[in-house]
Parts: sequence; structure tokens; C-alpha cells
Amino acid sequence: MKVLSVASEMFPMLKTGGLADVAGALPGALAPLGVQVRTLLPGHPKVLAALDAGAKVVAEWPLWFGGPARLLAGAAAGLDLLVLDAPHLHDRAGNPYLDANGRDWPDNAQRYAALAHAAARIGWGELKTWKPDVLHVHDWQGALVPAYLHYLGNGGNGGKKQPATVLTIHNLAFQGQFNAAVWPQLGLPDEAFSMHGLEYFGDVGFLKAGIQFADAITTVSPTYAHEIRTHRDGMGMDAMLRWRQAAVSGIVNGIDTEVWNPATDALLPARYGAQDLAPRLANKREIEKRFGLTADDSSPLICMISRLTEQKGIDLVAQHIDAIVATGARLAILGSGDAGLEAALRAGAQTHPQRVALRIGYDEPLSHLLQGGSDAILVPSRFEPCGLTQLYGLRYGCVPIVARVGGLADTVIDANDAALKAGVGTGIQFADVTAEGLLEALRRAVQLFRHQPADWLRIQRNGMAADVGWRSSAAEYAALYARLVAKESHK
Ligand SMILES: Nc1ncnc2c1ncn2[C@@H]1O[C@H](COP(=O)(O)OP(=O)(O)O[C@H]2O[C@H](CO)[C@@H](O)[C@H](O)[C@H]2O)[C@@H](O)[C@H]1O
Repeated sequence: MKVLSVASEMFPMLKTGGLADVAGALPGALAPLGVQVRTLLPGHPKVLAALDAGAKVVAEWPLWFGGPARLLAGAAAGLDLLVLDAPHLHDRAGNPYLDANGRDWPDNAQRYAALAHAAARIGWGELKTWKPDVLHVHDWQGALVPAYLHYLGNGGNGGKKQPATVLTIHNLAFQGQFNAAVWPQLGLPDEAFSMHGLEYFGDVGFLKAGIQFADAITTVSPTYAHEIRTHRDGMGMDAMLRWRQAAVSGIVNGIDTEVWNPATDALLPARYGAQDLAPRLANKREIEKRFGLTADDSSPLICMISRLTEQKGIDLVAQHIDAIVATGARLAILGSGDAGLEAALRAGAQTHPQRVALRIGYDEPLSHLLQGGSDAILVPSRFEPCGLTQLYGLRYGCVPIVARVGGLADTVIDANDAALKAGVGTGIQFADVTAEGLLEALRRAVQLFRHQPADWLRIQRNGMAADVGWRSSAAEYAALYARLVAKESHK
């Protein structure tokens, strides 16, 4: 089975969020199942710089969405890549989607249409020696692939068999909706600009197109797969997703358990396993030092590692910082994002310098230290397709305190009285993303940490024993690919 994965970012080359982790880890998890994955990435400077010396030009397109482009085949960090090297579109340092002022690049529609059309050509056999059976595309940046196959298939591939398509939605909040003025530059026939095609409320909808035409639509947890078909959480796409109901499923994310392994993690001052968690204390002291917090063994140190957005419930934390401190918790926050939320958190940290500390920025090594030394990780998201930081928390004995939504609901077992008695709890969940819900969860955490140390340790150990790797989810993807390919061959 040959799969072309189409993603806009991939760990370790280029990462702004969880999509990169998934795109980076899934190929390795699928390989033992006989699925060979190559990943098509845009030629961001960081991606090109990471390519090994042996990369080869495998296609050249003199005029590709406004300038010359080449397709490079090579490897980086052991991953098998195809890279769309189109300097006029992707030779831009920094965040791949935003300019230096934090605004979307004005040509984002063309940039990712170019990537999607390139993927379709590879699907039609552009590379001669390697033709994928399945195109697995991620988020709106890859979502035009099924549309190119649908509208240009017969011309593009001379009527040959089309590859099957899977669209994975990592976050329905990002829909790739563009003004209709971009339409002429997408290279699609005019008939495609209709309600049954790419038109979305008068604009061009990339994610809408993917939902319309992908053979299968997955999202990254079963609960989120359910939520996005409801009016409340469907972000305008729920009716379409209900219409495509039979094609929609949820496959929970795993994590790379080699990159995230507290027993071998070189980014931790002290390494440890589930049998002996004592070394975590040295990591906690290092966090306190780095964040300028006073050492205090009676108050749990709770970290957050997050994009600073309302999705992640950051506003709630900022608004209620005094009450949070009053529960007895201490906070160490690492994040970047919304400037207003940054400022609100900074003000909270200034009011409580011994109890709340903030580091603005994106810092992968620091995120490992926080997981390896904090007592708990707080994830108060309003919606969360899957969430990865709670999975890293489980693996590192950093107890997740999470809102009961999306993948957070699917991956953390609330340590309520029944769960404690049965010895199965792995974290703390709260149902209402409100001040009361959040504070009650923090009070429970402080109570367990201070007064029920045996239960706390049990929760940590249960989490560390949880199956957070990719094996079972990779098997679900492999089975999905196999079903789609079998169906295609019967067409
Ligand atoms: N300041 C910082 N410094 C260092 N590291 C930081 C950081 N801020 C965030 N990270 C890291 O970025 C990743 C974020 O992943 P998440 O799954 O939590 O959210 P995201 O919303 O980006 O992903 C979307 O896609 C993923 C993948 O499917 C879904 O899990 C998720 O629910 C969905 O919203 C984690 O690896 C985290 O450690």
C-alpha cells in the first residue's frame, strides 16, 4: 500500500502545532503495517534546509501558480519526502501561514492550491516509478486535493484510475475560506464554483471542498467526530458533515513514544520511569529556577503548553488568575499567540510573581522540561479535536487536568471516587468550561496532591501505563486505506 500524505507542516522540520506531530509520527507507525508513506510538503526554507544531500529533482514545472516550481524527492530526519520547491510561494522564513505582522499571507489560497494540485499530479502518476494508492490530506491546506482529482481527473490522468482520498480534519476552526477573487487562479473549471463544488457563502471554501469530495473524512478523536456533526460545534460545516455521515469517522491521535520518553529524554535534567518518580523533583526545581518561581513542595506546579487562543480556554485562565492562585495551585505557562491574551496572562504573572510565571514563545525543549517536572498540565479547551499535550502529560506522569471535550474526553479517565476505588483514573476532567468548572477541578487536584499522595501517585502511574502510542490508531488508518482501495478497485 502506497500513501502520499499531504501536509503543510511536519515535525521535526517545521512545526506550529499538533498537525506537525501527527504528520511526522504517522509514517513510522504505518511502516510496520506494510503501508509506505511519502509526505508532500511545501518548500519552506526550514524544510529545504533539512533535506539530506541526496535529494533529486523529479519534476519541473516552469509555470506553477505564478512562477517556476520543482518537485524534489529526498529524505529528512529519516522521513521520506517530496517537496514542492516553489520559491515565489514558499521561500518565506518564519511562520508558514503568517507574515511578520501576524497577518495571513495574502496569497495563501494560491500557495496551498499549488501544493494540492501538485499532489493530484503525483496521484495521477507524475513520478512514473511511484504512484500512490491513497492520497491522505490534512486540514484545509491539503483539502483541495480531492477537488482537483474530481474536476481535472479525466484530463489530468488520461482517464486512468484515481487514487482514493482521505481528508483528516485536525481543527474545524481553520477552514481556508477565501474571497472569490482568487477563483481564476486556482485552475479549476468555472462549473466548480457552485454550491455543489467549492463555493461557500459566496467565497471559495477549501475545507468545504475536501468535505464534499474526499472518499473518507476522519478527525482526530471519536468524540470530536461526533461533536462536529452537531449544530453547536459544527462551525457552519455540520450540515455537510451530516450529509457525508457515512464517510466520517474519528481516529484518536497517538504520540511518538521515542521522542516523548521520560526514561531517555535528553532534554530533561533528570530522567525517570514509572517505578521511581523521585527524579522528577530535580526537573521541578529546574522549572522553578527557569520561571523564577519559589520552590514549594506543598503546592502543585501546574503547567500549560499552548497556543494562546480562546479555543484553548486561555482567556478563562487569565480572567480568573486570582481565584486560581487561591486554590493553592501554581502555574507555569509556555505559549504564544493572541497579543491580548499574552498581555492578560502577563498581568496575572506580575500580580502573583511567586505563583504564576509566563514564558512567551515557542520552545520545544522547554515543553519537555515542563512535562518532565510539573505535577500537572492544565488543558481547559472549549473544543479540542484531540489534543496532544495531555498525552505527553500522561506519558510523563504530569497529571492532565482537562475539559471534557473532544479528544480530551477520549484520552483521560477522570479520577472520580469510583475510578479511584477501581484504581483506573489517569487525570481530572471538568464538564463545564466555566470559572466554576475550572476552579473545582483545580481544587480537586490540590486536594489529591496535598492530602492523598498515594492516590496521586497511582494516577501518575496509571497515566504512564496508558497506551498513548500510535500502534492501534495506525492500524485503524491502515484498515481505512485498505477498505478504500478495495472499494476503488470494484468501481
Ligand atoms: N509555546 C510552545 N512551545 C513549545 N511547544 C508548543 C507550544 N505551544 C504548543 N506546543 C506544542 O504544539 C503541539 C500542540 O498540539 P495540540 O494537539 O495541543 O494542539 P493544536 O491546536 O496545535 O493542534 C490541532 O491538531 C492536533 C493534531 O491532530 C490536535 O491534537 C488538536 O486537538 C488540534 O487543535 C504540542 O506538541 C505542544 O507541545
